[in-house]
Amino acid sequence: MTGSHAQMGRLGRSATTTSVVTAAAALLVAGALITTLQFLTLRRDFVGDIRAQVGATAANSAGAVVFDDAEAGAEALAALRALPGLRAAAILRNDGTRLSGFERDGRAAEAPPTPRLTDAGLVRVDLRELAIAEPIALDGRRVGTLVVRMGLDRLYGRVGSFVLMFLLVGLGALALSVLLMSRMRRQVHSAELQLDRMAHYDPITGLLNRNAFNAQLDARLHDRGEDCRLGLLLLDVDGFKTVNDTLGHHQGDALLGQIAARLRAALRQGDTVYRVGGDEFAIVLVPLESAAEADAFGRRVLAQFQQPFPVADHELHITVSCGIGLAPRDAADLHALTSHADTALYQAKRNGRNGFELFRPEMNQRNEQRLRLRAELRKALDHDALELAYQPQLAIASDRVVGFEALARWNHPELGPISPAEFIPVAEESGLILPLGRWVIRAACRQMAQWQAQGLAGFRVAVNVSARQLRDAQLPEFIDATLVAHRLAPERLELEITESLLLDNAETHIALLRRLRARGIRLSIDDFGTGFSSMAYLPRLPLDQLKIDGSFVRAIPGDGEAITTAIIAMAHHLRLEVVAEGVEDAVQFEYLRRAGCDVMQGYLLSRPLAPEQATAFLHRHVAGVDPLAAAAPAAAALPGGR
Ligand SMILES: Nc1nc2c(ncn2[C@@H]2O[C@@H]3COP(=O)(O)O[C@H]4[C@@H](O)[C@H](n5cnc6c(=O)[nH]c(N)nc65)O[C@@H]4COP(=O)(O)O[C@H]3[C@H]2O)c(=O)[nH]1
Repeated sequence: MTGSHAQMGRLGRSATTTSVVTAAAALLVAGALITTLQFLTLRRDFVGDIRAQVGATAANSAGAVVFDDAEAGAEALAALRALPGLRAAAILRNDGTRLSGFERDGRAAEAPPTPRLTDAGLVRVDLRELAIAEPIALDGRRVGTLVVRMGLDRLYGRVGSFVLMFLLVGLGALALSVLLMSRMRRQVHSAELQLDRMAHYDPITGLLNRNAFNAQLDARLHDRGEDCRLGLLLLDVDGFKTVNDTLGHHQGDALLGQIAARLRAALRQGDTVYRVGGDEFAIVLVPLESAAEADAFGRRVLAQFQQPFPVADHELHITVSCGIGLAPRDAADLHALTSHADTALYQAKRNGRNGFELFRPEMNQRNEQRLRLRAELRKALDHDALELAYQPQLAIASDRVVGFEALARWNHPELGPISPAEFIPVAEESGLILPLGRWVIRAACRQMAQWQAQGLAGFRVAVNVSARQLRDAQLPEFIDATLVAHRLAPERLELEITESLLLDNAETHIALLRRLRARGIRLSIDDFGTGFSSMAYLPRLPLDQLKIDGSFVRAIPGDGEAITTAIIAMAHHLRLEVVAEGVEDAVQFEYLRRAGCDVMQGYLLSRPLAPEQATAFLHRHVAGVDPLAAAAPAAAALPGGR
């Protein structure tokens, strides 16, 4: 429960107590008023009743008084004996002497002031007693007085039982209202708790959420100021989207739950873990004295991911990327610290994921460079300032050029040539890869159409397609329209897809690749051997070609030999054409030829060429010049390539 919530609870309880006390006081005042009213009413009725009876007895006593017959007087009085509470009764002559009477409490009844004949009856009521002096008259002449004293016990008895009943009902109502109020309070309290939970906790992992993260970290940094020594670790789950897409959200949630548990297990006393986004977590390390401590913690987090995660009959090998920022070393406020940890996280991802990075100030510079590059690339695309270079590919057995790989080139007017290895990742993370990718396809098709018009036909052009483009469901239609516009057969176009990118989101990609292949477009898997676990996926991919990564070719002679031989054998087994890229020398070429490699590409044959150089290369080839013998490591090739 949060502090504000505890305060709300206390306020709620004191409000309940105040309400109960107020209700009790109101009940008490109302009780006193009603009781007084009831007492007065009862007394009025009581006096009325008694007077009626006393009046009747007085009328019956007139004869006795006139004849001065004490016995007859006593008989008349006998009617009053049955009155409950009667203490004394007497018939008095006009001179005040007593004709007859009786008393029960030892006191005579002659207490009241002597009534006059005109009086309708004199009544005196004090707290304890009611006294009535009723004139006895005959023929309009007063002959005596009937005096009666009554105790008020019965009246008090009635008032008492009324008070008792009122108290019982009042207290019962009060108890009931206390009960209802506390039940309501409990319901309100649990609703408040639930709201509090929803506002501060993530329902999937049970961890505190981003709201709580922002509020708690901000408060801690703010309260402690420069003395606050803590670390902030931001963590992204690598390839989480793939799990969600392939196994479904339900399993994705289950995985997040397991990840949360492992992160909790890595915490030290004082640390807190939060889920701050879909597959993003944050850990606040308190206290944290040194970068070495942060480093040790980063390792500890990675170690939690060494064992696979059992999810829906699968054993998932999950990795994470982390960025760490330290306060006050890197920043002392929430915004700057989070931004620095995020920059470090970005760096960890760029370093190939499955790792962590501590923030360094120069990372920010790189960040700024990246942002500038992004803006410049946008401008370059708007102004059609990119170009394509074409690197020929040779069929080893026939010595024929079978195609080109089109490679993007960017020669910035101020920054000079910028390598695709630098700007393609920027395009990918900014989404610019979509317009850039379409531009590449259009430019390559336009170039092929020009060659076709010059009678240079019978070969294909391969373009690189990034994973992000494969999420564009309109890609097949776009390619169709471009091929039709340039009157090109679909087999003339080849799409190169990087193996590791493909594995990131296999199922979705496979569906799109099938749609492309069904149209006759050739598909090639690029940089083969550098991905994670391609073998299982390979037979399921609708492929025509496999490109052995240049790093294996470079390792010939040496370790590269066994690997390339194995890849070639496996590719042929799957009926795939094999291209070796990055072939730089004759030894490599000779080895690949003997190993049965189908196609080669590399500086040995040619560097990537500007369009007009590529055209000249083709003309020479058509004229029968041996491409390998004629290969001039193109000095005039477009800048920007490796
Ligand atoms: N050392 C050496 N290098 C050789 C040799 N032969 C070719 N190369 C270089 O190897 C890279 C091959 O392209 P990649 O593997 O598809 O790798 C490409 C590709 O992944 C990406 N890229 C380039 N153009 C595009 C594009 O239009 N779209 C996308 N999505 N990616 C592109 O950038 C990467 C780098 O491209 P480049 O710098 O042009 O670098 C090219 C090429 O210039 C050789 O014999 N030795």
